[in-house]
Amino acid sequence: MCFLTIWGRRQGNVSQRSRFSIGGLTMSQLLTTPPVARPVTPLGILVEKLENVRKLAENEEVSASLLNALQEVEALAGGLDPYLDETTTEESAALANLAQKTAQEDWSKRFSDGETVRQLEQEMLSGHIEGQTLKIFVSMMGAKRILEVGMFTGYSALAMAEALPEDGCIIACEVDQYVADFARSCFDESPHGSKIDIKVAPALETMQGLAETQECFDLVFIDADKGGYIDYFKLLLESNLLAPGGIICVDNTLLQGQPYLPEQQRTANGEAIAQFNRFVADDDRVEQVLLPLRDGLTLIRRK
Ligand SMILES: C[S@@+](CC[C@H](N)C(=O)[O-])C[C@H]1O[C@@H](n2cnc3c(N)ncnc32)[C@H](O)[C@@H]1O
Repeated sequence: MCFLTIWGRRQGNVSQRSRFSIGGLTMSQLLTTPPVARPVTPLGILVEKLENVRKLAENEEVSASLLNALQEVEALAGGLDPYLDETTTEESAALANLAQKTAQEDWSKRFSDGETVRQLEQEMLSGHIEGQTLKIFVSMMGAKRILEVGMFTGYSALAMAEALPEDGCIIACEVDQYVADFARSCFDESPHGSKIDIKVAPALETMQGLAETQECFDLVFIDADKGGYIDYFKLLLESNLLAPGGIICVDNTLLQGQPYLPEQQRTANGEAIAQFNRFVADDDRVEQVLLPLRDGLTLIRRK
């Protein structure tokens, strides 16, 4: 948790030594500290809302018992993500470095300068808990061939590559040349990076090409444009891209809670995910489970 102190003021002399410290970091450290990602998961958003409600209650001077109850609820929800981080196997130095570089990049400037094809943001990166989950799936399945649909700066691709055997391979689909180059430079710093083959093109085109050449994959991770999810899913099932016994993992299937909140509150992405979830649930060819991990991770297997 961040806290802010002004050292000079704490020492009773602002002009003598006015020095900012946030979370124990000095000003020069702060200038190199990446901006904190905004909450983009149902839990993260819930925690932010609970914090706002508690502050509101403090200002309204509600009863001590109500304030106490709100603080307990906030602690229960707010402590979960940090606890998962603390108790999950630490990420590799290469993954930590990739995440830090992603957070430090000025994505708005890259887009306004025309270097990326769309507005990208650090919040797109899956991160520690999801990366470690995918890594364990790869190990459990003994997967050797993986298809990733939507790579961004490569966190999930590199996490999965770390669990692949030496002769394993990931084909990572990404439409943006800038992030593809960014990811490649991070992959080159890892002994596992050479297992990742980046295809820069719209994912559906890449997948159609792979299907035509009879490629197939043990694990597919879908994490690209939400409006394309149904097409990716249909192509995987209607071609031989998914190996017998293969698993499809689909990210953001809770999309910040939008699929189960009132329809009027949905964005286009929220609507696309609601439709995708319905489409999969109605498809008798598969069985699936939606795990409430981060922004929702659905696991699908052909029956
Ligand atoms: C949520 S990010 C992927 C995050 C990544 N899997 C990770 O774990 O860090 C989505 C990425 O999909 C890419 N993308 C969007 N539409 C695409 C398409 N039609 N084909 C290929 N990539 C696409 C975007 O450029 C973006 O980099």
